[in-house]
Amino acid sequence: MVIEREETTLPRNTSHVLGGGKGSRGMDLSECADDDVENEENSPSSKEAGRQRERVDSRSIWKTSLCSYFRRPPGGVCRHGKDCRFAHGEAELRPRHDNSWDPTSERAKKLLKTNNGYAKSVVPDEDEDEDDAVDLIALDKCLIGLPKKWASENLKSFLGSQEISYVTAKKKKGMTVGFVSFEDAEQVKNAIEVLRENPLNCKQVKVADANCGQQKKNQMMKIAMCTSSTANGSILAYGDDVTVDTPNTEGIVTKTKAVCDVVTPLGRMPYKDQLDHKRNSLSQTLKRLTRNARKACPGCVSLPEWVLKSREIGGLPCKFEGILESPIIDGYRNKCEFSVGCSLEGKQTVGFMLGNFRNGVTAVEEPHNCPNISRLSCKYARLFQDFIQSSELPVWNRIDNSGFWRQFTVREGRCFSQVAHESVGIDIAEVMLIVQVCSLHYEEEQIRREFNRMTQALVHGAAACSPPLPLTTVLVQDHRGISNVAPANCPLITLQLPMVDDICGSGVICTTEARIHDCICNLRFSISPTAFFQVNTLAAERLYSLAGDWGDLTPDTILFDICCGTGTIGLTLAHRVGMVVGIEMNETAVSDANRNAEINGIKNCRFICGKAEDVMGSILNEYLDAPQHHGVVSDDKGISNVPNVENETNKVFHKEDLQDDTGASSEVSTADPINEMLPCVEDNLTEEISDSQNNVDGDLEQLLTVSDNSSGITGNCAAECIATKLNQESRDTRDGGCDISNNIVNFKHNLESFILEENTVTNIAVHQFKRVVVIVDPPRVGLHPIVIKALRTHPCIRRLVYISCNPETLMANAIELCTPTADKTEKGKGNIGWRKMSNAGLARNRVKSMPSSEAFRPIKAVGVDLFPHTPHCEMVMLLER
Ligand SMILES: C[S@@+](CC[C@H](N)C(=O)[O-])C[C@H]1O[C@@H](n2cnc3c(N)ncnc32)[C@H](O)[C@@H]1O
Repeated sequence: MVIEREETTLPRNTSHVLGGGKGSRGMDLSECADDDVENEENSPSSKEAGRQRERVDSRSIWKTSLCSYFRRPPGGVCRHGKDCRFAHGEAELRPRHDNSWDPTSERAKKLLKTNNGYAKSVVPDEDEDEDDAVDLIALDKCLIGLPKKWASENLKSFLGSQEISYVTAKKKKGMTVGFVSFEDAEQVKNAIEVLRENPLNCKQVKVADANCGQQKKNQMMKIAMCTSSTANGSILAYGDDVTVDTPNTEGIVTKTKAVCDVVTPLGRMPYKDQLDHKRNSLSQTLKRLTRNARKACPGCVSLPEWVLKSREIGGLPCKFEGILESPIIDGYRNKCEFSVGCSLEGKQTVGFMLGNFRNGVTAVEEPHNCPNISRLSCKYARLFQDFIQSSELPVWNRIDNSGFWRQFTVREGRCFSQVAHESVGIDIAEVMLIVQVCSLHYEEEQIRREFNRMTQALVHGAAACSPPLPLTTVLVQDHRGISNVAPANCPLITLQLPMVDDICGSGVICTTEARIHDCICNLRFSISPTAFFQVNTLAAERLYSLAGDWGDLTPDTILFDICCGTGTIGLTLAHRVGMVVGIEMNETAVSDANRNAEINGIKNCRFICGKAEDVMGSILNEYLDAPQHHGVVSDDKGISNVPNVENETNKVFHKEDLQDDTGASSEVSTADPINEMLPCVEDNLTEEISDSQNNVDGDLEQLLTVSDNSSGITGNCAAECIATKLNQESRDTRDGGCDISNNIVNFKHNLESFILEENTVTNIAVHQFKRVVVIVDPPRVGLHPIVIKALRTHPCIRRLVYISCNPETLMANAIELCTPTADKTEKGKGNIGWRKMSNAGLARNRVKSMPSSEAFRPIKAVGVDLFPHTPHCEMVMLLER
């Protein structure tokens, strides 16, 4: 009997095993199965063999799984022979380092039957980490690697076709994961084996534990560990260390990863070590820029100087200035999006998911030990959790997309007096709560009742805290889609809050406008519920001023702020430049940006709504290529869009229009048009308008009020605009010989739209700007190739500051911006195989079709730590040419 032989032979070989390290015992056991070993033990060849075995033993996965040729009788022939790392038969098989056996082996089956070894019965795929181990006792599994287009029916018929028995099978379209529950361990084992043997469309379908938050207490649980992949993989090691083994009441080992280690995997390192870790990771990413640029550089072009010099600085593409640390390390997040779901114990919970849905993990645990979350946010999460536990409506179930309560977001705001303290968590002035629900299938009346109960619970709970928690607004977002991220146009409803006497001494909580405020660089920012705002305000302040310093900004600079959000970068740097042009695709954020300009009295910024890839070319053309002036047109929401070539506003500033009366030449003005035109306007006003003064006054007054309230234009500026338009209008009227009052309707229309156009910035002659600086701050996916091409091929752009929350995509974009091009462009590979290409590979491919243009040079790079305790880090890189 195999097991008996192991037991008797183990002590005999222990001495030679010890040097072999972790997991080497099994190797000895299998070797001892061979009777000849004992006789040959002292021969030189056997010593050498022993040494070799020891070396082999250090590979902990050696012979711990059966080779597939030997797994199913009758045994086959493996071409790897003795070198095969899998066991050729039961006799060669070793236990794994956790003492479990390959579950497809006879001894594992036997152990399972006698029910002695269930806590150790795990089935890792040979090629996988121990973290992917599957628990045979837990019967809820997820299958990973299914076709996205499959629904539950497809999964069921696939399982049927493979003769895999199961109890239930569920699959959402659009996901690669399906959920299957089995009746017993035998069914699980069979499914694992069959799926391992029969790849689906040449791809292995993996089986993992589905941690759905509903496991029975007496089941062993093992989380398919969510590990962050980093350059050197050290985070995985940290993750491993913190996995806890908790015996439950039945004495069975429960293996879970703490939520704080999922959300903040670096949280257990001293902050200094975290920074070292990030510095190392950023430096590896930077080196890949050099390597890829070298690879992508066309053969007919010499390597750029920065690539050649990189050898002197360890392969870095430029000077790497390390990492700026965050001024605040704990509780820094001003926005927390909590999931709502069931914990591992089946309790309705508000917190964070223990892993990734794609890996079958849907259990949610409370956020209290996550060091990046403020105490205030944790308190609100607990208040909301207490409420949903008593709610008539169910929490969201991610597997079958049912339920009501989905997500709970806490956004914190500060006012000026609190900024100086640098102590987030106690100085929060405003709190916005956003509750995401799915109202489908629920009665309106019931929903209303629950919302009332919810606001009562939140308001009274906040008031009962010591000190009372601020609460500014509560919103509900009704999101009926499958994905966790609600679309931008998903409706938001502001809820009326009940009055509470003792909150903040005011006696009343009112339903204020749904926005939150924060301060950066002495400016106040008003932020809509869904607009982006950096989550670590104090560190963001450092980031923005660094970007400004690297931009080397001067009053004769025009600054393009690409992906500007609520205007933070452009507005905080506006005082250092002549003009800021911001581009942002989120309409609400653009409105916020305009509003923020107004709140802070900043007049030299213009924010344009559109996807950068759609508008970039025309905007560069308008500001950098147009010979004289640029014009602006607006949509009916007051949001500037890319101008038409022939737009109304341009006409206003043509000198010929102004000088008609004096008979002067019709050349186009190149100076500040508003200043130039004012004297003419005044003259014309007195001369032409006096007769209609009374009528016009009333209308103007009304329009001024409208303009002031709706478009945010300042009184003086509005007056200037009106006067200008009036001047033109009156001239037109006079020339046409009509009564001015007949034109007033038309005039009002033009005036209103003009005021909207002039929302923030007056038209400025572009040629005043000698320098062009671009700051980009794209989302994680990086810049669109069209934007990269526009920046790269515009010769006026000499300086580019790239801010990135994902150094990986920065590196890829920098390959395209910094690799020299050949005179003749090659045809790129097109889209063939792009799915399998890395970001860098795609970038190298695109370089081939980049039009011939001067490449940028990386000048310097630095990390700015906006996300302590997590592996994430902002990176800033300066590019010049
Ligand atoms: C990382 S945020 C930066 C925002 C802003 N610079 C800040 O620091 O507050 C990226 C912004 O880019 C916007 N965005 C994403 N894709 C875009 C695109 N294709 N064109 C323009 N803006 C985009 C997002 O809406 C978001 O506001």
